[in-house]
Amino acid sequence: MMRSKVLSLVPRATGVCRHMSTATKLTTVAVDDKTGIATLTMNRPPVNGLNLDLLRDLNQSIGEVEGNKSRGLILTSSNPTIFSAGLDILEMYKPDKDRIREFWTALQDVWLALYGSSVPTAAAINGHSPAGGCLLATSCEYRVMLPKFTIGLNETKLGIVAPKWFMSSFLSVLPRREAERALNQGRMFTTEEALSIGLIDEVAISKEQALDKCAQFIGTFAKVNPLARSLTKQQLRAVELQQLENERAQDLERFLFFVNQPSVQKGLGIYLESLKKKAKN
Ligand SMILES: CCCCCCCCCCCCC/C=C/C(=O)SCCNC(=O)CCNC(=O)[C@H](O)C(C)(C)COP(=O)(O)OP(=O)(O)OC[C@H]1O[C@@H](n2cnc3c(N)ncnc32)[C@H](O)[C@@H]1OP(=O)(O)O
Repeated sequence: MMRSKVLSLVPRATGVCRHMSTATKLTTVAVDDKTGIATLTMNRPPVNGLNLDLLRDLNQSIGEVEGNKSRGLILTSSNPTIFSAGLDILEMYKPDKDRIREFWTALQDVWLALYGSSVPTAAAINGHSPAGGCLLATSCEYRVMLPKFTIGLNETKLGIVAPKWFMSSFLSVLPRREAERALNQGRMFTTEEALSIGLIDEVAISKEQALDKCAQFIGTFAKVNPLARSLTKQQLRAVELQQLENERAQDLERFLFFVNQPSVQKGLGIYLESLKKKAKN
């Protein structure tokens, strides 16, 4: 039986209430009583764009899963065709100067929490997963994707640069040569291409099957000592995690400097327009 808990959206003590939405549920956590596995579902229409509110919710939900003795975490989306459209470009285009700091800090928090999670993690990628969506998926230990969608780090195509820690997640999954080429090209892979290159681990024909396959992956740790497994994972990921911990402030300033460049703002504006035009047609 599923014990489902919808998270309350209480601002973090350090957060600024002004920008917190809402009564909307942006993430839900459901723990399967039988397997002890938590499914964390993103639910921010229309495309699970990672804005400040969704990032804060994600961080809170990952924290809850860490705290509630779940045996693993599966990340997925309530949208039938989109896992996550990546960072909400509206947060970066003509940004409010305080909010954009909080936004980037929240993104750093989510990556540190997910990539460094002590429980086994898997992504059931039930839709498109560009850029920040791919970051979330590659921060997990295992990926199962549905056919006919796309995944990748397309930043260079948008005239922006994926930060080092985006690249770290990518490099933890792909051979360096493949990762380098894909990053430079800003390449989006179809499900089939992603499988052949190793960017995802399995293809499923439905979301249900994807969730099952993720649960099976997490089940492979059933007979492994949990402390030994989690310390091993954390040691393997320590260098990248520590690097961001050490450089958080510089990373934030680099992002602010870069995103506020007139040429970057112009590019983001054009890209947003093109997305809107496409949506209308
Ligand atoms: C020395 C250098 C040092 C550098 C240091 C680092 C500097 C750091 C720089 C910054 C780095 C930032 C890293 C960025 C990461 C990102 O994630 S950027 C976001 C990238 N995302 C995308 O490119 C995806 C864009 N969206 C799509 O391709 C499609 O929308 C979709 C996801 C495939 C879904 O398609 P479809 O179902 O057809 O929906 P649409 O009709 O296209 O969209 C519906 C509405 O949603 C809006 N929208 C879509 N994506 C976004 C988004 N990412 N942000 C904001 N809004 C989005 C779209 O405009 C539609 O809106 P409406 O017209 O209002 O309905």
